Amino acid sequence: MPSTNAAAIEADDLRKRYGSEVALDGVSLSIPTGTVYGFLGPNGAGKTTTMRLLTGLSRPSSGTVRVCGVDVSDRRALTPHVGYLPETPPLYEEFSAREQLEYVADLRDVSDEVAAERIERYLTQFELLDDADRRIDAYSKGMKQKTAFVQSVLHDPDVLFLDEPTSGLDPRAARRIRESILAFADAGTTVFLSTHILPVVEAVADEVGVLYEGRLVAEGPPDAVTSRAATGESGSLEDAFLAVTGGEDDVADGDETGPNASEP
Ligand SMILES: Nc1ncnc2c1ncn2[C@@H]1O[C@H](COP(=O)(O)OP(=O)(O)OP(=O)(O)O)[C@@H](O)[C@H]1O
Repeated sequence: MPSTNAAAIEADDLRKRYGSEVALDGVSLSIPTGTVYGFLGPNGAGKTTTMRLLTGLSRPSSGTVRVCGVDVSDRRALTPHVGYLPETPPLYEEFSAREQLEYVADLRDVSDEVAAERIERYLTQFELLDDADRRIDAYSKGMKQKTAFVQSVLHDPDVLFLDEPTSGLDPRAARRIRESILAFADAGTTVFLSTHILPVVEAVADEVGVLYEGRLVAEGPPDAVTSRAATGESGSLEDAFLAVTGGEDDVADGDETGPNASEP
């Protein structure tokens, strides 16, 4: 829910080449503070590339990005503002979840007292408390994903970048993440959510952007994108996605496709 007019994420004409391959071909974004922005696109469209540019992990061939007014090439200034859950989260497998979270809190300069409170609260919220002192290499994929999600929000970032946050999660765990995304948005956090799981986007996003072959081909509130595409029988975001990306083959079946998939 946008809370102010200030743009939390401002990208201007981003381009990225890998050798002769054009991965991003002039993407501009202006995402207001407090928005949950659903970033959609078929495999290879350039979503991960965009996220890496928006978080300063990779440099664009041309174009600029500011997050919370900070040029993302200034990593030191950017870090306190941004949380990032990549598709393959960085976790030390020999640590326990508690050790991992304490380590990351320390890296992010969260005080011991605040860290202890948040870690306990999130471990409880994500039902990890009973396993918090076991090594991460003994965790299931879902437990690792939940630990990684908590790690990305521990320092209470202004902008949260999530790459497929509910992938591989059972419906209960996925619901926890969706509820958490909405709670962060209510508190004013901007969430940039890349996913193939369209019901998740329909459940949480205020705005969606559809990326196709390195270009933003549709953008707006989910309803507007759906009605503008207006080709599908059900008028769903899936129909709109297919209409603007030109095919039936690119909608991945998410892991989270059960009856609860569209309920936040
Ligand atoms: N390091 C790299 N070197 C060369 N080409 C790359 C590199 N990273 C990405 N690409 C290419 O850039 C394009 C966009 O890739 P990207 O991973 O950003 O897409 P994506 O939308 O995240 O895809 P997926 O949904 O499959 O994860 C692809 O054609 C990919 O092959």
